[in-house]
Amino acid sequence: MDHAVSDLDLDLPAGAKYVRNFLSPAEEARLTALLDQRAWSTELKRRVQHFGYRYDYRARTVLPNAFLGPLPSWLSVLGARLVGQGHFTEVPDQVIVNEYEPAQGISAHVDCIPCFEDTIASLSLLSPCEMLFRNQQSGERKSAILEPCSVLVLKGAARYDWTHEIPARKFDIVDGTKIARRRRVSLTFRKVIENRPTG
Ligand SMILES: O=C(O)CCC(=O)C(=O)O
Ligand SMILES: [Fe+2]
Repeated sequence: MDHAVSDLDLDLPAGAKYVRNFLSPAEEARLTALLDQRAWSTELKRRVQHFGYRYDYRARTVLPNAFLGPLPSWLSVLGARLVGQGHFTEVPDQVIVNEYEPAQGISAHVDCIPCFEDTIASLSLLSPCEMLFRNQQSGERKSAILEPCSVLVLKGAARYDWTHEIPARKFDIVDGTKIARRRRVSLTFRKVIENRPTG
């Protein structure tokens, strides 16, 4: 039963929202195929693709010359769906695709505050995995299993006061059961702040 667990049962920080079945399995397969037709960047341990604006990992910012062009239509329709469902007020114009093989993760971070507007939305493909949240003041921890085809929206406190991370593991514990990770691909949608500091 897809909707058996309500959001109230999820251990998410305030300002986070979990949306199941944002994509159909057919859309998931099509999106994965489109991404795999394109070149993956190997500048990090995990492979990535950038759309809209390139994020500079060394400078940890979106540099002034980073514009790559508008999002391709197959991504902008998903941006429009996020707006249509009320998650974004402005159409997202930047997407980072991350690929995680089993035992790959992403370390604890807050997405660049001067680069991106309030809302961050991560769409998951292919494999479930656990995302961990840590409150930067109190150290409190929360976590959620992100399922394929779901979207996690971070705003407000979840966006600014908590770090998020994906532990680099081969297995997650889901409802007491050890589940092997498979290849996971995520697409994170953001809106770049206009007139952002160039520093
Ligand atoms: O893979 C994810 O769901 C999260 C990715 C992420 O946190 C990021 O790109 O900033
Ligand atoms: Fe992030």
